[in-house]
Amino acid sequence: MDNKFEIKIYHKTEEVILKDKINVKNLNLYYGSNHALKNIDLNIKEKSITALIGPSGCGKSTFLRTLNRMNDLIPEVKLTGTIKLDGEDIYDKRVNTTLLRKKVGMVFQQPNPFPMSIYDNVAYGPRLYGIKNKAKLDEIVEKSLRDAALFEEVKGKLKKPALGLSGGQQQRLCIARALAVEPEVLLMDEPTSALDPISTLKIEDLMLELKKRYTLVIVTHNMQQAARISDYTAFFLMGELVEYASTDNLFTRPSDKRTEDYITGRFG
Ligand SMILES: Nc1ncnc2c1ncn2[C@@H]1O[C@H](COP(=O)(O)OP(=O)(O)OP(=O)(O)O)[C@@H](O)[C@H]1O
Repeated sequence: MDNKFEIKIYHKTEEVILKDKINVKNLNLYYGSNHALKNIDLNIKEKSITALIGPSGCGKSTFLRTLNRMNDLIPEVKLTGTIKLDGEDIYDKRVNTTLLRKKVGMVFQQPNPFPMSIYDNVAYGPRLYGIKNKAKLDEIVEKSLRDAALFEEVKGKLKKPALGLSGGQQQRLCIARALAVEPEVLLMDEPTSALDPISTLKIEDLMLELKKRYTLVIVTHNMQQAARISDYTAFFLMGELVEYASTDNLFTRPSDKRTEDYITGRFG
């Protein structure tokens, strides 16, 4: 599919110097004897969108989950190397993973609202972190829903079950839920792959809005999506990071033959 080289690229972060938000150094991850991530070095820029692409099983989701220690929950995982968030090692023994995951939020492929009201879904995190004041919670819920571009659609039915929303609305609700605890980084694992094209575009527009304030890292199987919205792209293959570059460069002037083969559809 040679036309992938002609994808129009727009909405990019203007040429400004962005600071590193996350520094990954010599990262290796093993599931038992399966060496799933191999010597990964990658610096993720703040207030931008970094897309992780690559064929199925290459380690994209595994890598994403290392960024807020979600892999800690999986038995038999061994990890070496360092990941620093704002210069601090997130794998240091003293790190409180609950606070880490507050800072580094996550949105999954399947929208997964809790079986409770729209309001309670968004208020869940703030309540967990001790906010009880009703007026304060109301304010957080409204702001988070507005920031997730959902408020106008749900403002008359905040007490209705979240599971009554459409798939696209549920995904925006999950984004609102993630935003409600004021994260700095949002990890998104194929956030639009279960959605129709219109809902997908809404979420993509939302991501472009969110990157003004947050650092976004997304896993996507959709190369057009990576090219449309991301500023940086990392191409993984069999647990290795083959190439990392600005999205424009990676899609128009890949420096590695394997990247070129992948983005032109020759494998994967
Ligand atoms: N929970 C797990 N336990 C054991 N092995 C796992 C686990 N999750 C992933 N793996 C293995 O790690 C490797 C990388 O998988 P991962 O899901 O990270 O790839 P991916 O690029 O995200 O794939 P996909 O695009 O299909 O989601 C694969 O060999 C996979 O089988």
